[in-house]
Amino acid sequence: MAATVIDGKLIAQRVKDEIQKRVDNLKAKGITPGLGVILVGEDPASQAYVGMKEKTCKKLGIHSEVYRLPGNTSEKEVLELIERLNNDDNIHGILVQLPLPKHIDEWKVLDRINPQKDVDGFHSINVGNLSIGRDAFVPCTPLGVIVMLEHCNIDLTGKHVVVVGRSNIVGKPMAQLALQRHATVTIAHSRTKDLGAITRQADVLIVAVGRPKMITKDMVKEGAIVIDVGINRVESGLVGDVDFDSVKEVAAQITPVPGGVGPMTIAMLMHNTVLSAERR
Ligand SMILES: Nc1nc(=O)c2c([nH]1)NC[C@@H]1CN(c3ccc(C(=O)N[C@@H](CCC(=O)O)C(=O)O)cc3)C=[N+]21
Repeated sequence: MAATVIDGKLIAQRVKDEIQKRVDNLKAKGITPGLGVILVGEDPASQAYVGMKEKTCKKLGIHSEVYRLPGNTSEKEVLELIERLNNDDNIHGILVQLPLPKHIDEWKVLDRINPQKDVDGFHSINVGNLSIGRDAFVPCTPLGVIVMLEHCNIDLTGKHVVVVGRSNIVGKPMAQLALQRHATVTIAHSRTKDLGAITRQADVLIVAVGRPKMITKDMVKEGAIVIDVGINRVESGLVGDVDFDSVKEVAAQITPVPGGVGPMTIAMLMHNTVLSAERR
């Protein structure tokens, strides 16, 4: 039996339709949600992502300001810009596009953002609050995965969720969110021995490692749900971390790349920005 393909683009559109109503409600009260985006350097992928965020803001009527700074911008200048946006009442969300050039200390920059405007959920305070189950801004990609599962009526209670990847922006917060939803959670990574033996136990397999097509059919249990967070540019185009064509033969449900988690990430950024505006 071939898997059902989860349509991330469609679910993201549904989510954005709901966000649109909230934007309209805020505007009726004289509040326009505002997002400030800081991009340092000329990395083409980063420029494309920032462009997509800008476009989505425009569509929903969210005010956006994008600061495109040259690659040699000093850390001090970035910190000063963040300070300015922290104090700007028209800006409810601040996002610093990652990765930053090597001469800039990423954590120092992220920790300068007012935690109440930290719509990426990368500030230490939000990371800490998420880990102890307190109210926090939740990173957009893992939040997008959760919302996507909810839209597919997939309840994580008691399920074995295997997260492959332990990054601070996806793997770790993903594991926290699955745990909050009462899953049994395993985190695997590049040093995991016999990865296949672990991934084959997954009821829900979430992969975020950045290695093209590394998850193959033999690593997936019959009837599993497979969520592919990877986005890899290869000669043939854009591929995920999951070997889609073989894995779809065994999985019950699977997300494609593109058109899976990516569009959900953007929708969640809009959600967090509107949430921040609603809270103020
Ligand atoms: N501070 C920060 N926050 C981020 O959220 C952040 C970041 N830095 N750095 C880079 C990653 C990457 N990311 C993506 C968002 C949407 C798609 C997306 O919508 N992709 C589409 C199309 C992709 C394409 O065609 O290029 C898809 O998968 O269908 C992809 C990648 C956000 N990131």
